Amino acid sequence: MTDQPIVHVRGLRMEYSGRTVLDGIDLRIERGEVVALLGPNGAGKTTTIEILEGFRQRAGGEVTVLGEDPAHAGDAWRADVGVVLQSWRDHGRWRVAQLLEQFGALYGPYATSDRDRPYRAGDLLELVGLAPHAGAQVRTLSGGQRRRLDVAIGLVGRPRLLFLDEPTTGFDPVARHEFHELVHRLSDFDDTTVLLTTHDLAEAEKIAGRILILDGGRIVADGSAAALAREVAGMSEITWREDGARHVHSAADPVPFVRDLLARPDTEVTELQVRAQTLEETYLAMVARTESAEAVTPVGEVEAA
Ligand SMILES: Nc1ncnc2c1ncn2[C@@H]1O[C@H](COP(=O)(O)OP(=O)(O)OP(=O)(O)O)[C@@H](O)[C@H]1O
Repeated sequence: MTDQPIVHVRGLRMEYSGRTVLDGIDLRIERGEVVALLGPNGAGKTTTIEILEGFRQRAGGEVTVLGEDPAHAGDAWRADVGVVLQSWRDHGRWRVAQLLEQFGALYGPYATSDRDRPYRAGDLLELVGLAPHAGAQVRTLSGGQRRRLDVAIGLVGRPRLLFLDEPTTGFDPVARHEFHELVHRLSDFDDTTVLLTTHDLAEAEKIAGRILILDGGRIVADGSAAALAREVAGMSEITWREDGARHVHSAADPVPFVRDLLARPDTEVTELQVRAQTLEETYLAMVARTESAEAVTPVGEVEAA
């Protein structure tokens, strides 16, 4: 199954009490990818990943995750999937290492020749930066430390596919940076595919090779941060200093402009900087575009009074 996508979704639909939340989603994630799912509050990100995790029944469409339909997959499949939910409060009196060992024991029977299971609790605590707290009771951890433990629990079975729902909420900048390194390590060296949701666009840009934007029940964008910026015709800003004066120029493609600038005879250009459109600017433009499309009342429908 090496050439099979890790996640393959066609026409996924979901509704709650007759209200459509996902309106035909197509999605394909290849082995080893790190993909970020973005979208406004209530867009359906958690619903989507809960369906992929097998925790929620869909209303329609085809879903294959690691070669199986999550709605009917068994324990061996579940052992391949790691999950970090948005929040859960439990096990307050347990000690950190002891909790990981307990969870880890569930995965022992699912070790394979290419996947040693579970992670040793000590190694995992080292990996997520919780080693000094191995003997602490869970209830004594700070919010960010608790979140690191959530990530460790998601990883303890050494999953092939890891779902992370807003994993870095409450992380300080150092913890956030360490977490980004961890995700890179998982995809580069541990053959782990990662799908995460986040509201932190800088984070998505930093760790995800591909960004999906979910809005109005559909995926409205799919590509690298740079590709999405090109799609909304983002402009790059070029600034430089010349003969003591500061100059600014905007261009869709900065390369020809910079080449001409530097080729000019008798000019000394210093402090040259090119700033590409950020993912935040791209995201805001894309979501605004969907919202203005939705603002049009469809023909034949009457607006509620
Ligand atoms: N169990 C449920 N019953 C009814 N409606 C639900 C349920 N779960 C989610 N919804 C609704 O479905 C929509 C999508 O919710 P979901 O939690 O998937 O969005 P999200 O993109 O993850 O949001 P956020 O960014 O706020 O976490 C929202 O309007 C929400 O109110």
